Amino acid sequence: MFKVLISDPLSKEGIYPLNQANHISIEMAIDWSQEQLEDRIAEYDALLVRSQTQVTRNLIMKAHKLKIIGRAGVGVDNIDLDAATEYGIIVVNAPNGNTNSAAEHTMAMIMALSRKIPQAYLSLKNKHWDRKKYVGTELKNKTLGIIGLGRIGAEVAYRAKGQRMTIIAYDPFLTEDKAEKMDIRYGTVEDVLKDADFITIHTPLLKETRHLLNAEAFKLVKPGVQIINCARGGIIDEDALYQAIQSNQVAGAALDVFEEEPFYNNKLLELPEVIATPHLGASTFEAQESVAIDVSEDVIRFLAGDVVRHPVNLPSLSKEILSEIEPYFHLAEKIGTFLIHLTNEAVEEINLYYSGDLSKTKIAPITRNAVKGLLTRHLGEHVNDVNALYLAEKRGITIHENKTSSTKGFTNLLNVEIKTKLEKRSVSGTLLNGLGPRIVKVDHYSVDVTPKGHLLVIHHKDQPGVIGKMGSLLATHQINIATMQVDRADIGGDAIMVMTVDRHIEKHELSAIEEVDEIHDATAIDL
Ligand SMILES: NC(=O)c1ccc[n+]([C@@H]2O[C@H](COP(=O)([O-])OP(=O)(O)OC[C@H]3O[C@@H](n4cnc5c(N)ncnc54)[C@H](O)[C@@H]3O)[C@@H](O)[C@H]2O)c1
Ligand SMILES: O=C(O)[C@H](O)COP(=O)(O)O
Repeated sequence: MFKVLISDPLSKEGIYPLNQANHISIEMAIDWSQEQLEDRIAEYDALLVRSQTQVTRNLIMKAHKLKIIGRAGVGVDNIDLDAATEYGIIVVNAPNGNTNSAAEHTMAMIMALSRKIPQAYLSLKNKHWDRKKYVGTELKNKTLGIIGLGRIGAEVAYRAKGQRMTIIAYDPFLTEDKAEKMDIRYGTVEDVLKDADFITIHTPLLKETRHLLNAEAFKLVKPGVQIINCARGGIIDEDALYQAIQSNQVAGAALDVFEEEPFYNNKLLELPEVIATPHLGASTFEAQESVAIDVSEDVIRFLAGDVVRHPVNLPSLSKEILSEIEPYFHLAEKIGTFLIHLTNEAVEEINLYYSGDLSKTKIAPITRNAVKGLLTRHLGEHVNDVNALYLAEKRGITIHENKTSSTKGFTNLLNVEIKTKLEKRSVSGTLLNGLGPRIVKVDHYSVDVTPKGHLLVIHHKDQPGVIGKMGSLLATHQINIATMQVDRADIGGDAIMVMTVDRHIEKHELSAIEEVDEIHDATAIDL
């Protein structure tokens, strides 16, 4: 039974899939303090949050069983992603479910701001009939500057065109071509700041976007500009915005998000030019149901050992690419496990050579699995494809991926090579159509081994009688040989034997094998 903890309010209908899964139990922690969370987090396999729960490194370090963190929404700035990756915890989010809701909220804010609706409403509530004070600005023929033209930014552009606004946008991934197709003007951040009558922000909160709108930026804007932020607090420097409004450089602002949330006192709200909502961009029934379904389904998939749809700390793959490369994950991991048993030295470099069909596909996830296989022998079961590359990098191991055209007669071939201070070892494998994975080369020796079960790898001198000696020695230890492959460099030179045997071979049995004169070394590998 897997235990899932939900620490922010999620839609009841949205978590229905989790409720229905019979191997999953759910516990609610909506009112728990951070201390309570830290005290109890070790009991849970999955944690589901929105933007309120702070998933800090401290919390993650205490989450000994945690396998997955699901964010029912887009922004993951409340989750310490580095710590999650380091501890092998996958983070998934729901990037599409609240796009429409956030775009509609942004439009509502632009309109409320331009027509001073909240201020006029408040005045009426206070029994004033004041028409002069609340003269607004039309949107038609005004320029809307969009910073961040991703999912929400693009939806806002589409809607603002319906209001007959001209759009200018900046996004590092926006090209002039794409802008032309969307019928919007392509500009730099400076262009947006200088030319827009309204500026709306739709970027994530990152190191590069923190205080993107600061005192310097407000010096560049058109006097009288109006600012909208339904993305993340922290993208706007709130002190600078306060000053810019006080000096009339900025005419007004509509804010859904703040540098500190939740808050009960923010000096920006003392300004009549500022209208605000308490982070409601995603708060519609439709969006909440949709994001909760998306993360619930990913959690169920992950706990069942299936591939998730919206990973944040792993590259996401389309269904088509995944079905093409998934069979290689197993092969890559087995090659890694086989290879690491061939050395007792510290690995300094890993080189992966992808050829044949493999040279035409996405290789990064396959590399993760090979590295996972390589690291698990010494680092244990906590290595997974989330943290494999991170753990390798932390240990100073460099990884190089190469695509080559030489297929050596195979339709697909993965060759993994490790370098230590003293040696270079390598193992190659292929996926045989209908027959599954095969190890086909160990260093320069050709073999044909199914990477499964208990293997015995022996380096020996190519001499009559060695194979016989091995057979009888294993028989005296009651070790049955299932398959055997032999190859040699030259007649009478160095040779290799790779056997599949019916049980794990103990250390003292390996020592007995190594006492045979012609045997250089013997290695047991359990795959
Ligand atoms: N208020 C809410 O309740 C609410 C709801 C949903 C999303 N959000 C927030 O809205 C923001 C956008 O969400 P989205 O789903 O559109 O994300 P998205 O990833 O689809 O789009 C973000 C865009 O920002 C761009 N970007 C990154 N750095 C930039 C920079 N320095 N300058 C300009 N553009 C930059 C990216 O290239 C990307 O196109 C996020 O911060 C998200 O957390 C808020
Ligand atoms: O990033 C998001 O998805 C939004 O900010 C929504 O946050 P919420 O789930 O806390 O409403």
